[in-house]
Amino acid sequence: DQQNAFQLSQNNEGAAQKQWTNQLAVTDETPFCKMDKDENLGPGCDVTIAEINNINKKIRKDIVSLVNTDFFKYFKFDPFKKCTFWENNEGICFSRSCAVDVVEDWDKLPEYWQPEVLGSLENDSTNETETHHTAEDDASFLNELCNSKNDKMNQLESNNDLNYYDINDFLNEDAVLVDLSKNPERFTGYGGQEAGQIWKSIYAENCFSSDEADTCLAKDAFYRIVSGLHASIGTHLSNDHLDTTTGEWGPDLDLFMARVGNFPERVSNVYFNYAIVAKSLWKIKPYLKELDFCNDYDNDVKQKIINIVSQLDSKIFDEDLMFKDDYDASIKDDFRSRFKNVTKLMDCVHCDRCKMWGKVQTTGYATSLKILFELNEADEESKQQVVNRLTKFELISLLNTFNRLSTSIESINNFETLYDERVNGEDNQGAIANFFQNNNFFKLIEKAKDSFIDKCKKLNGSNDTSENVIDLAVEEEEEAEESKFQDLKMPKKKPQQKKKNTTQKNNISQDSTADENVWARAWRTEIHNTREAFRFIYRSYLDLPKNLGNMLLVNFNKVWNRFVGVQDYLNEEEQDPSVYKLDLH
Ligand SMILES: Cc1cc2nc3c(=O)[nH]c(=O)nc-3n(C[C@H](O)[C@H](O)[C@H](O)COP(=O)(O)OP(=O)(O)OC[C@H]3O[C@@H](n4cnc5c(N)ncnc54)[C@H](O)[C@@H]3O)c2cc1C
Repeated sequence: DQQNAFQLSQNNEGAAQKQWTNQLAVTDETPFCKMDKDENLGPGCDVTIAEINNINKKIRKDIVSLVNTDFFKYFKFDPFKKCTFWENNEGICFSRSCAVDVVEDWDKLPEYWQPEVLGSLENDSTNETETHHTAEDDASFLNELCNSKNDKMNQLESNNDLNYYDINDFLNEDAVLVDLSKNPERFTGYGGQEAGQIWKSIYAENCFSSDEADTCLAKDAFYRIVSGLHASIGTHLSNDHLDTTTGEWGPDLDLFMARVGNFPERVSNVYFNYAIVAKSLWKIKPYLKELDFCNDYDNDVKQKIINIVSQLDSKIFDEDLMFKDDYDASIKDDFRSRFKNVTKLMDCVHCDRCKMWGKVQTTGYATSLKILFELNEADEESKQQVVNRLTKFELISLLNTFNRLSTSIESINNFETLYDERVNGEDNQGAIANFFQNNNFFKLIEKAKDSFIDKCKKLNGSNDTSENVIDLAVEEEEEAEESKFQDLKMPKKKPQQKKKNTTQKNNISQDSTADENVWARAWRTEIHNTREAFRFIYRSYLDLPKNLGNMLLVNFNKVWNRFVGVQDYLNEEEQDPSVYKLDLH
């Protein structure tokens, strides 16, 4: 079903892109404007888009600064790992921006990232280089960093089953350490058949062996995670896109619309992923608080983590809806091994930078899933198995993935503003109010939610009574929504008058009456313009001394700077003399 959805979405995409271009050029009607920020995100998530936007605003500063700390900005991955899914994986990315600058200058790294420190574990592989450290070395980042005594280091193999990614990724001899902050995720030029094939294979992993009702939520969640990752990448590459004509990097609204904005389900999936990762962080909140970074390490890191997790709420995602009984255990195994394949598929990506961010994020999601589905707080053994054994790379990828999603959400909101400016340009001022009033953009989310319920229904048969999967009430609601959203198109352009200052508002409302004498209106306009011209001359005389004073000060500052030998810090172009702004009609 998900495969069909993917195929269908591919078929529709060309048409949608074409439609989008035409729509923007000709009319302001587009599906981008139909989301409701106050609707819940979908089954399992008792949170709205608006609430997530709010949370994100609160944590944004801390998460950005957290991932730029020395501890969180380094990631280890093996760019040379063989793709095990098909032969002849020789695709080449021609773009310079595909390249990753790996850390070669080890001397400049902080001490705790030096190979010998990384290797200094209690298993006594102290004088080994980083490439030789063993699986156990990574089993607890606390031990590595702080040389604290960990009495029991269980065999990592026993933990293997609980992992949703391939732990060997971090143990490979060829793995390199990369500074993520120096290799931002952005447009790389990677695409075409190679990238398409990888996405196709990723979605193909969502073919669970059973089509029973119980697999429904699992399938949906799997699909949403993958699609949310895909949409998040699409958002980043549109937000940090190279304009090849000007050579400048910046947001490309058309590209965002074509890849993400025009597909409400995709936007919704980014929010869904945010909810998943946020919930996993919430779940390990008590343990995160106890993280004992080395004393010589930046104490702020712990405070930042605490600030972030304290903004999160348990209701954001209910992982208990999935995998409830013994039968579900086998679905969970299936889910785990399929997600592991997704992480392994990253080895087939040809563009190194894409591969690296792909690894970071798939490992981040894998860690989230492990925390959500394998950690039972009531069971001491599962705590030992999951939390006590979190590796530093899991923690790094988890928080970097959260930051990727947080950035996506910020970008989506920025794109909303850009979109609004474009569509509701000068000649459509009235639509702006309408747009915000209805939160139109986010009403599309609602439709996305419906589509999941649809899929569940198809899988389950329409008579399914499972309360957690489909509620009959939802069906009625759905029909009601159907008619409710029929009108959710961007409002047609209405002839609007230009924005004017309050003193003129009364005149204007009189001006706009249909039967007004055109000569009277012209007369009033002339009077207004003449008054404006006089006001301009008068204000110019008033402002002259101030402007001359400023000019003198700036020039004196320049001469002084030259005299004392410092660089000019005042930008002449930014000097803004006081000038009265004319309001001519
Ligand atoms: C792991 C990975 C990481 C990447 N990282 C980067 C990067 O950092 N920078 C960069 O510039 N490029 C990156 N790419 C490439 C990028 O994702 C696109 O593949 C590329 O830009 C070509 O896009 P496209 O429009 O041809 O369709 P693709 O994005 O390749 O998508 C293929 C098809 O999937 C369907 N689809 C698209 N999005 C979704 C969605 N969210 N949910 C469901 N279905 C969807 C559509 O039908 C589409 O035609 C990466 C690719 C991969 C596989």
